[in-house]
Amino acid sequence: MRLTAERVDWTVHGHKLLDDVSLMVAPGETFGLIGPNGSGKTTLLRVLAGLRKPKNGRALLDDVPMSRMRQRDIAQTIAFVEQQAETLDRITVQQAVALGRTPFLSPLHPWSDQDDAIVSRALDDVSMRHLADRLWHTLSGGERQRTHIARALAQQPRILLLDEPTNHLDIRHQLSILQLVKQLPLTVVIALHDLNQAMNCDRIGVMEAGRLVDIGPPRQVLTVDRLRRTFGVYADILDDPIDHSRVMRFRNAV
Ligand SMILES: Nc1ncnc2c1ncn2[C@@H]1O[C@H](COP(=O)(O)OP(=O)(O)OP(=O)(O)O)[C@@H](O)[C@H]1O
Repeated sequence: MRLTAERVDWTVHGHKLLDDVSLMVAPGETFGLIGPNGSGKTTLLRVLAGLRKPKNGRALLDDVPMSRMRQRDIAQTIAFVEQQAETLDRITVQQAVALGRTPFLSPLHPWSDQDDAIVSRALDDVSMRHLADRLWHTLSGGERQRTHIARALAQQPRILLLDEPTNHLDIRHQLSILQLVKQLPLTVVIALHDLNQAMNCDRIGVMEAGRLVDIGPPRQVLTVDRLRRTFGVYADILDDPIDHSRVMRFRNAV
């Protein structure tokens, strides 16, 4: 499914948090959003998730403006893993993941064995099955993050939006979650601070003070000049002799 932002502005108290942002993410594409702190990545993800309705510009799913869609239809299509997700006190991991099935339940479609199977699969995908009965408030930061990702997977979305999904994860879980996300036959938009991880996206977009200043394949976008101008760091870009992938080595702040 295609996800589009068309000339989106978002202003709070006279500050433009998004300034004329246009973006089209193709079906099945993994699109990385990068940019310094406060550049507007979360704000843009919230617009793309249909949680914020811009006064100027619009977000579309395929050709349908999200402002015309029912919230339930959006929830059956898009899953969003937010950076600071709500605390779910006194519920177990299993119950937290089961919340991902909510948009599909109704009196005519009550909870079924199929929902159980989907929840089990999602727990397996993020290696959380062994903690399925643990209470949420006893989990570590990384375990909570994996539970949130499992909840999003249980939603079986066609579009997955992830806001820095790896920031609490140890290196093994960072790699396994990113590999999983890349393999899924979904349209994915993922905000990342780790620019070396962003190299694995199909395309990336660079946010700077609310504007999307560059879009393209990672090798084209992540240049020494871009790292200096947008991120304020001097870096070298090295060629890995094993697989000829690009590796950024950050030297010092400008
Ligand atoms: N409700 C609000 N009122 C005022 N300013 C806000 C509000 N929400 C966000 N901002 C500001 O908008 C800017 C963009 O915030 P946003 O969270 O989208 O950035 P980000 O790129 O995701 O940052 P980070 O990398 O730190 O997570 C920031 O300067 C933030 O302080």
